[in-house]
Amino acid sequence: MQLLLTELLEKNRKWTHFGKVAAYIPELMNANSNALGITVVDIEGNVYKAGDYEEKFTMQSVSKPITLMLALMDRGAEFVFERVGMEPSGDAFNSMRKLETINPSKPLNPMINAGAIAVTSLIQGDSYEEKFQRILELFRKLSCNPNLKINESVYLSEKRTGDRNRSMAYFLRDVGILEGDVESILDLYFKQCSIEVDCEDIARIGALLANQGVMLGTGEQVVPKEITQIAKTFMVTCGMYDASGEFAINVGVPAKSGVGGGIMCAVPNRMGIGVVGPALDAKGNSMGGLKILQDISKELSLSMF
Ligand SMILES: NC(=O)CC[C@H](N)C(=O)O
Repeated sequence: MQLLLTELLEKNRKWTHFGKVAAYIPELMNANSNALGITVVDIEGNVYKAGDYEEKFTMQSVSKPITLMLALMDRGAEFVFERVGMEPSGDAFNSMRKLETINPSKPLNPMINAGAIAVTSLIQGDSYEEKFQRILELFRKLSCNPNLKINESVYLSEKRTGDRNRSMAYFLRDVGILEGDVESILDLYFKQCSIEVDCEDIARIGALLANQGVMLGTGEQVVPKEITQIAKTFMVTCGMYDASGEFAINVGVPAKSGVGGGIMCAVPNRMGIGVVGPALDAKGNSMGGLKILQDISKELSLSMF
């Protein structure tokens, strides 16, 4: 396994030159566009690493299935899905064009920005600070990393420039999907996106999802099985934005990408995989990450289909 990872990583490193780091959040331009790293955590708890697996990156959209699980634990599925849909959008992650044309007017799914902002607004807590602490605590628990924290510069950079998300959030309050202070909700969302991780952190979260919500080692049921099933299903249908169909064909496992360059995979009953490669393709997915996952899936017959 170790040999295979190293070999596939070096084989696919060239792809990083064909992508570009995200620029619409200015601070993300400082990411190392040549980096490519991977960590696998299998269900037995074995850990394998290759390449630039120590590279730090911010969760960005990789955070979306995790806050979805917290909102589902806090509010129940009925309440959550009254406010956000279950269908792929076929549009870019930050698109807002369908918000006004669909009826009832609610974001199509929790993996696009509009849906994720709506989900984040549902997290319980007496104050926004408490809500954020609850989000951070869950991320720390699932990743088995008590030291996770936000990258302040990335957070401030998105807060300063995130006008597209801001406009969607105000629209969502107008149509009654969001309640409360829009700026505080956005602040919470920007903070969740700015949580800084490495490949192993997201591989461990992927492994917990792959293991039906049960923590490896301790056997603790951290997230109810049905909720992990919902999260994984969204990862299959919408996790790679408007490239989810292609990814399902080429790789065939539940996965979530983010514009920080991360991709988190949960291979049911087998393993969690964390990949980093900040050079992105036109749809915002890690260029090198996609290629290495495609190879690993073939070599290890990971596709669920
Ligand atoms: N696709 C992403 O990773 C998007 C996350 C980013 N924070 C945004 O809201 O635009």
